[in-house]
Amino acid sequence: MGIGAFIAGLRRNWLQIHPPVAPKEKDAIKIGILGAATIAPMALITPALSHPGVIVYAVAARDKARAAAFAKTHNIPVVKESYDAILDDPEITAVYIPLPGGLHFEWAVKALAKGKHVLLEKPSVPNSHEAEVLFHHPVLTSNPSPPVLLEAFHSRFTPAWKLFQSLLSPQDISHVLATAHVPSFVAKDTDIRFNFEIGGGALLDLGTYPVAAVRSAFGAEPTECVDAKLTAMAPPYERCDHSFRAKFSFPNGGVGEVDGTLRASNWWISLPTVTVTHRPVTVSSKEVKVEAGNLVTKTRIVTFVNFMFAPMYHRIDVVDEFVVTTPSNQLVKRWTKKETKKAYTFREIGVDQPGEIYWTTYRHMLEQFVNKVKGRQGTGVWVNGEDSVNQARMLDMIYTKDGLGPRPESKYLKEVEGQLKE
Ligand SMILES: NC(=O)C1=CN([C@@H]2O[C@H](COP(=O)(O)OP(=O)(O)OC[C@H]3O[C@@H](n4cnc5c(N)ncnc54)[C@H](OP(=O)(O)O)[C@@H]3O)[C@@H](O)[C@H]2O)C=CC1
Ligand SMILES: O=C1OC[C@@H](O)[C@H](O)[C@H]1O
Repeated sequence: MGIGAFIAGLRRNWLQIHPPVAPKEKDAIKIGILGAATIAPMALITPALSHPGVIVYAVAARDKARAAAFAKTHNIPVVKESYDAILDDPEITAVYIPLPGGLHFEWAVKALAKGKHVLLEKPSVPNSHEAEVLFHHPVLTSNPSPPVLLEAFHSRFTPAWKLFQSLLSPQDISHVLATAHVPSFVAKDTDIRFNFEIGGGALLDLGTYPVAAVRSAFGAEPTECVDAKLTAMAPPYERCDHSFRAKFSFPNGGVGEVDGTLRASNWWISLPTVTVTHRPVTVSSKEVKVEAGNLVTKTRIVTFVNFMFAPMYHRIDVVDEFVVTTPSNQLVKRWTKKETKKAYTFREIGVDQPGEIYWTTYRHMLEQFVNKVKGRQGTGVWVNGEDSVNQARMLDMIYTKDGLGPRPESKYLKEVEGQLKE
C-alpha cells in the first residue's frame, strides 16, 4: 500500500467514526434501543448521525440508571423504564435489538406484535426452529402491511460486497473458504458469547459471517455438512465453542468451508477473508484470440480480504489463469492475469445509489432499512426472512454434525407456538 492510500484510509476511518451530522427530516423514524449494548454506538448511534431520516430517540436497559448514563453519553433524548416501555411508546416506529442472541426471538416477536419495525442483531436467533417461527409469524405473513424485520447482516450491504458478487459465476464455483480469526482479548470467558443459555458459541456469533459468505458466493443452500469440528471452551463454559471449522457440499458439486475463532493471537491481526475458486471454463474466442481450433480455458480465483468490514479497508484480488490447448490436448500457452479491485462507494462501480466513504457497513444497512420502512427501492440488497431461516439452518447443521448440539430454544418459543395453535 502506498503512502497516498494509507493517508486516504486514515481519513476514511476517521470520518466513519466522526461522520457529518445531517439535519433531521420532519418524518424521520424514531428508533428505540433495547439494551445499553456495547455494539449499539457502532452499529446504530454513529451511523444514524449522518442519516437525515433516523433519530435515535430512546433507550432502555434492565437497570434504568445504566440506561440513563448510556443516554447521556450518546445524546439519546428519552430513557425508558424497561424494554416493554419502549415497545409501548407510540412515538417509536422502529426498534434496534442488540441483546444476546438467546433473547432475540422473544423481543423481536413482542416488538413486531406492537407494530414496530425491527432491526435485529445477528445472529437473528440461535437455532432454526426459532427462525422458522419468527420469520413465518402471522404478524409478517398474514398482514397486508407487515412491519419490517431485518437480521442486521451489515457486511452484505456494502458496494464492495456487490462488486465481489459481480466477479463470481456461482454455477462454476468449485470451492469457497471463508475465514474469521478474532483476537482473544475481544471476548473474555465471561462474555455473552460464551453463555450457552443465552445463545453462546463462537460459531453462532462470529461464524455466522463466514457461513453467510459461503452461502452468498454459491447463491445456494448446502446439501450436507460433511465435516465439522468445534473446539469447546474449558468448564464451566464447555457447552460453547471458541473455534470452528466445517465443510459443506453444495448442489453444483462445489465445497464450502468455514474456519474461525474468537481465540486468535492478540499479537497478530488476520483480516477475515473469503476465497472463491472456480472450475476451468471455456472462454469464447471473442474474449481471447487464438488459432482456430485451439481451446482456451479460464480458471478464476477471487479473494475478498476484510469482507466483514469492507468500508474500513478491503481488497478484492482477481486472478484469472488462461490455458490454451490444441484439439489433441497439447499445451500451447498458459498465462495469468491479476487485478486488484475495491469499491468504497456505489458510484465507483457505476451504481447510481447513495453512499459516501464515511459510510460504514452499518450505515449502508441503515440506509436500506429506512428505504424498506418508507417503501423506497434503494439498492435492492436485502436479507429476507427465508435467507435468515436458511442461515440458521446451516449453523444448526454444524452444531449437530459436531455433536456440541444446536443452541437452546427460547422459553418464549413454546408460548408463541401455543398462541399460534389457538
Ligand atoms: N453487528 C456487529 O458487528 C456486532 C453484533 N453483535 C451482536 O450484538 C449483540 C450484543 O452484543 P454486544 O453489544 O457485544 O454485547 P453486550 O453484552 O455489550 O450487550 C448485550 C446487552 O444485552 C442486555 N441483556 C439483557 N439480558 C441480558 C442477559 N441475560 N445477559 C447479558 N446481557 C443481557 C444488556 O442490556 P442492559 O443494558 O439492558 O443490561 C446488554 O446491554 C449480540 O447479538 C451480538 O451477536 C455484537 C458485536 C458486533
Ligand atoms: O459481529 C461481530 O463481529 C465482530 C466480532 O468480533 C464479534 O464477536 C461479533 O459479535
